[in-house]
Amino acid sequence: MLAWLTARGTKRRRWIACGLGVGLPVLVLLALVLACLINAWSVSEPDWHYQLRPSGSGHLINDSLFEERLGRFQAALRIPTISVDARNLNESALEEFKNFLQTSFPRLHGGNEDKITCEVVSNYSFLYEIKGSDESLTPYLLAAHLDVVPVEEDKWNYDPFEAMKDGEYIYARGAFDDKHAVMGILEALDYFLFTKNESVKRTFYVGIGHDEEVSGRQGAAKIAEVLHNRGVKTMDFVLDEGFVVLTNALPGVQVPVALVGVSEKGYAEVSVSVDGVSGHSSMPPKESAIGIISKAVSRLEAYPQPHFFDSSSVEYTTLETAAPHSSFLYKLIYSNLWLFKNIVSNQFLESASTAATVRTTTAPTLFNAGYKINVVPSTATAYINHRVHPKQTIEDVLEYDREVIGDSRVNVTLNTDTYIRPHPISPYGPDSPQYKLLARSILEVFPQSFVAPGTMIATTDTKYYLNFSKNVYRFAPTFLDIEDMPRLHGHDERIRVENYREVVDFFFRLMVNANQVNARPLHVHARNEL
Ligand SMILES: CCCCCCCC/C=C\CCCCCCCC(=O)N[C@@H](Cc1ccc(O)cc1)C(=O)O
Ligand SMILES: [Zn+2]
Ligand SMILES: [Zn+2]
Repeated sequence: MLAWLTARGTKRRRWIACGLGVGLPVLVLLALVLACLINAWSVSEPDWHYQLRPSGSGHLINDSLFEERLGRFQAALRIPTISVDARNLNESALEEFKNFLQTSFPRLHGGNEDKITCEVVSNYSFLYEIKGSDESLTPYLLAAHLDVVPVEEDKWNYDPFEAMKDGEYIYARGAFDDKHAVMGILEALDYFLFTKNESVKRTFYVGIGHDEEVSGRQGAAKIAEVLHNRGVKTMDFVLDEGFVVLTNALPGVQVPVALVGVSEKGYAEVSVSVDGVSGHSSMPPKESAIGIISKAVSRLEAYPQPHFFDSSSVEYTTLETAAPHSSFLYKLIYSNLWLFKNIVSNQFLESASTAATVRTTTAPTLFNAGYKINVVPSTATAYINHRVHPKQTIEDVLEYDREVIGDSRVNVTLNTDTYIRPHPISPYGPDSPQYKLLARSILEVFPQSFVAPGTMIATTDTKYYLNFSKNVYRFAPTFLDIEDMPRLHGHDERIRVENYREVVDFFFRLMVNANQVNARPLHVHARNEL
């Protein structure tokens, strides 16, 4: 009897133990699933974002003015201001563009010195100063560039300098990068100062460089110098080209995201070279210089630089911000990144554009070796263009390259004339009036979108303006579907005609809003007002 009871007791304990062993993890799992589902169900746009949304919308620019503006934009696109390299700019086109701006916007270029002055910098760049009445307000800077990259004309379906309008789009080199901003800013400025006759409280500057596509050293760099020499030390914020309003860029997000570049990746040109033995091609060495460098490059591609995605990354916030605008599956993922961050990070690595936001990229872009078919060359050099993630230093990147190549015969050398360190991260939270001003202006023109921060993956002229402000943003008010990415610096570059109207509206609204900051509080409304 006793034995039976003991056996029963043991059995029960075993059952309990087994129940606990299986049941507890199941319970924990259920609680986890429930917590994730609750997070997904309850995710909503944060109040401060919501408050920035306008209560009404509507274009300010009337149609007859818009047709004129469109005509001027097309005229700007027809001038081939191509930069090939720093010593090879199209100077006659730059001269023509200068005259074009001066005759298209006469009120901005003389006779109204009480409101606006314009200085031509390095022959072809422009610096406008719009003087405000309240010297206690810190000025801001809007930047853009008027040069464009070269074209492979035979690959285009349209003449890249005809600015053909097919009803929906205008096709031209520079339509997207970056003449829409040059013309959009100046149209908005002319309208703001002379049509609307706004009284300017806050001084602001417009800097238009002419060589951004080949370094910006004569344009933006000199504009920065002129500003510095005039005694301008601080800007409230700086806005230049960069990210845009993107569609289909984030997995699971159907709504356009207006991505604001709050930081910028660094830039490094690295040569990977070997100095070996030359010889007759009939008796080749086991390993030629070309073979050694090919292997090095192939290893650099096979073992990419580390990737970074955690709660301290800007991209983490990008996705948290996207959560309320995502499909349910992605709401679940983006509102529970603490659990799903590795899955997300791996998904980001699958596509070139999102991978570029989470790691230092490695692009072999030039390869020099050999000079005759029957001579084994003693040297070979490959050039690698790195875009450096803000979580790494340039030194980290070089060390990683050397380790991956793992061959002491290969020299890995940084071009010390051209490198740029990753930019600091500008504020992008609810406590940043400058970010909110930008977000508000974006939402006024693109109410169907949401605004999120991102790390700019290419370099911009902002590198020359970093000392003026801790609030440096990289954003252009253009729409880009991720499928259209190859048109950028590629063939058949285009902009939607209606988008150009939004471009002008955006810069106008930004000027109006920036004039009001600190002069009167931004209009905020409760959720139920909408
Ligand atoms: C989660 C986010 C997904 C991100 C998807 C990415 C979308 C990208 C969208 C828009 C990008 C628009 C970029 C326009 C600006 C390009 C600026 C540029 O090309 N800069 C040159 C400057 C340069 C550098 C070195 C030179 O020798 C010459 C010029 C660049 O190559 O960086
Ligand atoms: Zn550009
Ligand atoms: Zn460009």
